[in-house]
Amino acid sequence: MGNLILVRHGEPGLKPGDRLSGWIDIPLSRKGIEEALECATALANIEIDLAFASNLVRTQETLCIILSGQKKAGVFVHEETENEEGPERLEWYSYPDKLGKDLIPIYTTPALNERYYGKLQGRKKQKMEEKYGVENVSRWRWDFEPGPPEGESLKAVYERTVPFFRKKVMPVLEDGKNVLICAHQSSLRALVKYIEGISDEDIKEVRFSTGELAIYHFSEGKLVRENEELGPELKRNI
Ligand SMILES: O=C(O)[C@@H](CO)OP(=O)(O)O
Repeated sequence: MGNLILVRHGEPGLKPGDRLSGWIDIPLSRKGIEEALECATALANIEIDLAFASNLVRTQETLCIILSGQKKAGVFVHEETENEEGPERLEWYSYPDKLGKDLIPIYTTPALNERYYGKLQGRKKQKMEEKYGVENVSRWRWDFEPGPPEGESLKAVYERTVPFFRKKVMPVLEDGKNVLICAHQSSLRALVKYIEGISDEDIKEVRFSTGELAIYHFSEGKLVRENEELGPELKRNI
């Protein structure tokens, strides 16, 4: 059985504490790049066989920086077109079965995207607290449900992230591959809720700081967290 490494992207240009980025596509800040480089060093001795990122550039940039610390190079995979009746099926070299053994296939998916923040998307957290109240903004950000007005709850993120994880990631872990997933605050909290069996109530306390790693190995058929336990004592996120 393989190891699973989860990592939240490095700090984006719009600091998570200032604005709620959601699906707004923001590159990493200098600090975010430094955080990704620290992750590359921390993971240099773990051979990564496969990697996943969201469709947002902050996770893809983080992932590429982390993989720069590996012996093998990461290559973005372009899956075969679903539409067999298309005018022609182009044979991309980056089809997973074509990639050489000395490359790390990187899959991107919207299933791992940060939540859509609806009316709060891209807005200053403080302004939203003034408008809707600190309590409401906190509940929308950290509770399992409800989510922000016209946005996704953590439950909604869970319902798109976990099925992807079970279908695309678990089989390769069970096949002995080491997998790295670079995602976002909400999509990682959804995955940790599923992997660690955390209740709808207790998930409120689980947070990932930018550049934070969660490393799991299999024990008696279950994924067990290796580094510090996630939970209330975790660094409070800004
Ligand atoms: O969208 C955001 O602002 C933050 C916090 O929710 O998420 P992430 O930085 O992990 O994408």
